[in-house]
Amino acid sequence: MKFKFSSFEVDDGMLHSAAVITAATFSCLMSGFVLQNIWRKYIVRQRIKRRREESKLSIQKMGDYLMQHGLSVDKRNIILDMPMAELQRKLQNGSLKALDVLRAYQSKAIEVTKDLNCVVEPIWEAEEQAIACDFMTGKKSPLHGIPVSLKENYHVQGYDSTGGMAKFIDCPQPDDNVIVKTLKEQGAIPFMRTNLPQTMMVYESSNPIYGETRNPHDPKRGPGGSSSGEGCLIGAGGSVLGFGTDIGGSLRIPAHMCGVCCLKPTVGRISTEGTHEVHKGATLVPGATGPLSRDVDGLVLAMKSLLVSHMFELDRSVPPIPFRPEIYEDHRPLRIGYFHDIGYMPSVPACERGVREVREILEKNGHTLIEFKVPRVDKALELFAQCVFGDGCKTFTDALKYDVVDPSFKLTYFLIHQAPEWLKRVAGFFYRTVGHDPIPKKVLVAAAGIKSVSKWWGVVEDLQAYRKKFEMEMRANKLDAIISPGFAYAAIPLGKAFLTVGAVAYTNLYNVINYPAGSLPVTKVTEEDEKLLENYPTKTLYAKNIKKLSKGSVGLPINVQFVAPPYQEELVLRLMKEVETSIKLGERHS
Ligand SMILES: CCCCCCCC/C=C\CCCCCCCC(N)=O
Repeated sequence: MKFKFSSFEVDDGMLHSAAVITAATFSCLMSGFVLQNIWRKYIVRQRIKRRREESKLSIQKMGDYLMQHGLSVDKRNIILDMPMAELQRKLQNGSLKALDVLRAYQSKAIEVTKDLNCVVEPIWEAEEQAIACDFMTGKKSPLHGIPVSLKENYHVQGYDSTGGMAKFIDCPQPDDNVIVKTLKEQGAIPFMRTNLPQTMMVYESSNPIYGETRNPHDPKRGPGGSSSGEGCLIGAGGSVLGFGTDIGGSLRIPAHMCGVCCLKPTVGRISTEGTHEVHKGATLVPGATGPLSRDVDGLVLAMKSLLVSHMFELDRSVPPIPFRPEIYEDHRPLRIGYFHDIGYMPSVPACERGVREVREILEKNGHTLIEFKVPRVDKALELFAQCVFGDGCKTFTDALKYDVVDPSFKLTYFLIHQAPEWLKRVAGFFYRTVGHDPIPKKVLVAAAGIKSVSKWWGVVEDLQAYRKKFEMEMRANKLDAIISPGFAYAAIPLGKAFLTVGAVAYTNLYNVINYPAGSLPVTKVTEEDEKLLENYPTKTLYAKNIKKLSKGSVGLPINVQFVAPPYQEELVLRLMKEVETSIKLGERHS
C-alpha cells in the first residue's frame, strides 16, 4: 500500500522503518532515563554512606581525644550535676574553667550518643574558644564558657545543614547564623550538633544520613521531633543548653518526651535567619527558633543573652525589645485558662494529671484558673496544613528527589506529600468512615495545594480571622495566659508517630496563632495513670492508636505547656519558673 502526501510518496517499508526508529529512540530515551535515575540514586547512596562514616569517625576521634585529655570522673560529675545558675555563677567568678566545663559536657555527650545516637558531630572549634575564654580578662559576658548544642539545621560556618536530606550534603555553610553569632559574642561555646528527622516535618527522629535517635528514658521509644537530638542530649545530661526550631511542635514535643524545658518564642522575637528549612517561603506559619534547657534558668539566661543589640543589629527584622525583667519578676496574680482536651483526641491520663497538678499549684499561688475551650481545632489543623503544604508539597518532593526516604518518614511522605489529590481524598474518606474522624480529609485536601492566588488570599483571611477569634476568646475570659498538656501522650515506640499524627494539634495550635509557648517537665507517668488509660475514650482511629502505643509508659516524663499572647515570652517564663520552684519545694518537703 502507498500513502501519497503532497510532495512525496510513503510505502509500507518506509513506514515500518519509521516505526522501528521511533521505537528504538523511545527505548533508548527510556533506558537512558532509567539508567540516569539508577546512577543518581547510586551516587546519593554513596554520598550518604560517606557522610555517615565521616560523622561516626569525628565522634570516635573526639572520644579518643577525651580519653587522653578528659577530666576525672568525679570532677566531671560535679560539673554535670550543676544547675544552670550555679554553673553560670562559677564560670563568672572564675572558680570553674571553661575548658573543664567543655570537657565534662563533651565527654558526657560522646558517652550518651553511643546508645542514643543524638549527636551528629562535634564542633571541633569549641576547644579553642574555651581556651580563649579562660585567658580572658575583664568583664565576662553572660554566657561566658557555657557549652551549647545546636540542632543540625542551624548554620555553623564550615558545616553542612542537611536537615537529614542527601541533597544538602557537601554544602558547607559560609557563615554562622545570627543566633550562633550572638551566642558566641555572649561567651557561649557551640560544641555539638544534634540529630533530626528527615525534612523536619515529622515528629520522628530518624534520617538516612545520621540514623535514628532514641529516647533517653526508654531507648525503644522515640524522643519526639524534630529537635530530637537536642531533647535527647539534654534529657540524657549531655548538654545544659541547646537550640532548635519549631513549626508545629518541634521544640516542645521532644522537650515533653525527653523531660526537658524549652521555649518556642513568638516568631519574630528572636532571629530565625540562617536555619535550614525546606519551605522557607511558607511564611504564614513560619518556623520559630528557640532554646531547650535542663531548667527554666537556662531558658531565661538564653533569652536575656539573645535579646541584645548584637542580635538586633545582625537581623534588623527583629524588633529591638530587650528582655523585660519587670514582667518576668512580677508577682501580680493572673487569670489563667486551662484545658486537658483540645477537642480532637483527649490527652492521656498522665498528661491530664500534669495540667491538673499545675493548676493546683497556680491556684495555691493566688492565680485564678478558668477552663478554656479551644475554638475550632479542626480549622486550626486545616490552616496549618494549608500554610505549610500550600504548594501541594512540591518543595518537599523536589528536595527529596533521588533521595533515600527514611522508613520512619515513608508513610507521611507518601500520603501527605506525594499522593495525587484523588488518593488523598480516598484516604480522607477512609479516615472519616473507618476512623470516625473528618479532620484528616481536610488536612490531606489542604496538602494537595492551594490552586490559585485568590484562594491563597482566602487562606490568609481565614488565618487572620482564626487568630482574631482566639484573641477574642482570651479577652472574653480576661485571660493573661493558658496552660495545656505538653502533648497528647508520653513517648511512644520508635517509628509510630504517623499513626497518631493528629495529636500534633496540641502543639501546632500555638504556631498557627503565633503565641509564645514554653514546655516544663512536671511529673512522670505512674502505675495509676497506666490503669486509668484503660478508660481512655477511643472514638477515632488516632485515639485507638494513642491508647495502644501509650501502654507501658510508666516512669516517662510529662510536660505542661505555658502560653501567653504574642511577645509575652517573659510572662511564659515567669509562670514556668513559679511552677518549677513550687515543684522543687514540694519534692524537698515530701
Ligand atoms: C494523614 C493525615 C493526617 C492529618 C491529621 C493531622 C494533621 C497533622 C498535619 C500535619 C502533619 C505534620 C506534622 C508536623 C510535625 C511538625 C514538627 C515540627 N517541624 O515542628
